[in-house]
Amino acid sequence: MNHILEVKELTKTYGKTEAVKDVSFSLEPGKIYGLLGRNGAGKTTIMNMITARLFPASGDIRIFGEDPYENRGVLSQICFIKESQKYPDTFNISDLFDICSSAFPNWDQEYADSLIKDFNLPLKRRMKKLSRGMLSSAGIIVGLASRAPLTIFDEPYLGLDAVARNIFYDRLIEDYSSHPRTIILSTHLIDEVSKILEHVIVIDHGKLIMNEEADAIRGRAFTVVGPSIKAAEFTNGKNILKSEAIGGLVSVTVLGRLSPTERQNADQLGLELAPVSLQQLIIYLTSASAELKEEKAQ
Ligand SMILES: Nc1ncnc2c1ncn2[C@@H]1O[C@H](COP(=O)(O)OP(=O)(O)OP(=O)(O)O)[C@@H](O)[C@H]1O
Repeated sequence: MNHILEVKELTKTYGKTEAVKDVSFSLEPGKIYGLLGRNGAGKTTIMNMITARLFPASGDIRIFGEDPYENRGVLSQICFIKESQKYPDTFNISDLFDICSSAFPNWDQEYADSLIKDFNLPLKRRMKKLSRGMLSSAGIIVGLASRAPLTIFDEPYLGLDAVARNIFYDRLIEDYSSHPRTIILSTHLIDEVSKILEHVIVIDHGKLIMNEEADAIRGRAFTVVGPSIKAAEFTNGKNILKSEAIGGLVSVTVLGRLSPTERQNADQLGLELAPVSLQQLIIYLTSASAELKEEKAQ
């Protein structure tokens, strides 16, 4: 398998904070990845190391088989759209696009122009006079029109309303279908992006806790709702993520797949089964590990 990016045993510390701990993963060409996790999990630190903005304390990064540090050939193939990108005060969007057209070998000006219309952006207004949402739209346009073989969006839609976010998802999918490349999307809006992600990487407290195809994750957990005695009988011995009382019933979320026989059993016990969304699963997994940490510390 030819990998676009290979990260091996990556570690980064800031003073006493271990921001990234022994993280290894690889990315295939032509796939949309979600890099997910809670605030402070270490995602931005990883993205900064991948894009050669930050040196790891230890570990190895290969992009297109090469070391990315001070490697112009490799870095021109990467477009990194950051949450709060700073621009020179005198810049307007036309200036930004001029720079992009020389920085990115695959830059498509016609496509950028059409996106400007979609996002309703004023070309000549200075960047410092743009609203927060407009700045996010500008970043998204750069990310899409760069057509970089490795495009990274780190929380790209601060201040963007739901309509603009939907335009982003639609254009991303359309353009990705006609120009496949590797895309990393890091966001807290997991439910919104879960349909477009093909592979999910979850970081928690600096460690990689999930690295799986999105299809494989769907169905990895389920919720069972019903009378508490029946639910307890059904979930006995299973890996319970969360249990809560609702009215006279109980709702138990379980990590694991259900066999057809188990589905039948649940039905016979009068229990209702429901799938768990990717966002919900990640919330359960990351808060479960936080609880475990707290227990160990006590
Ligand atoms: N420059 C820095 N100096 C010291 N500590 C830092 C620095 N940058 C990040 N950290 C710490 O490293 C850890 C990981 O931060 P990072 O920004 O990578 O997380 P994140 O997953 O991107 O979070 P968020 O989703 O909130 O952006 C956090 O504990 C953070 O406080």
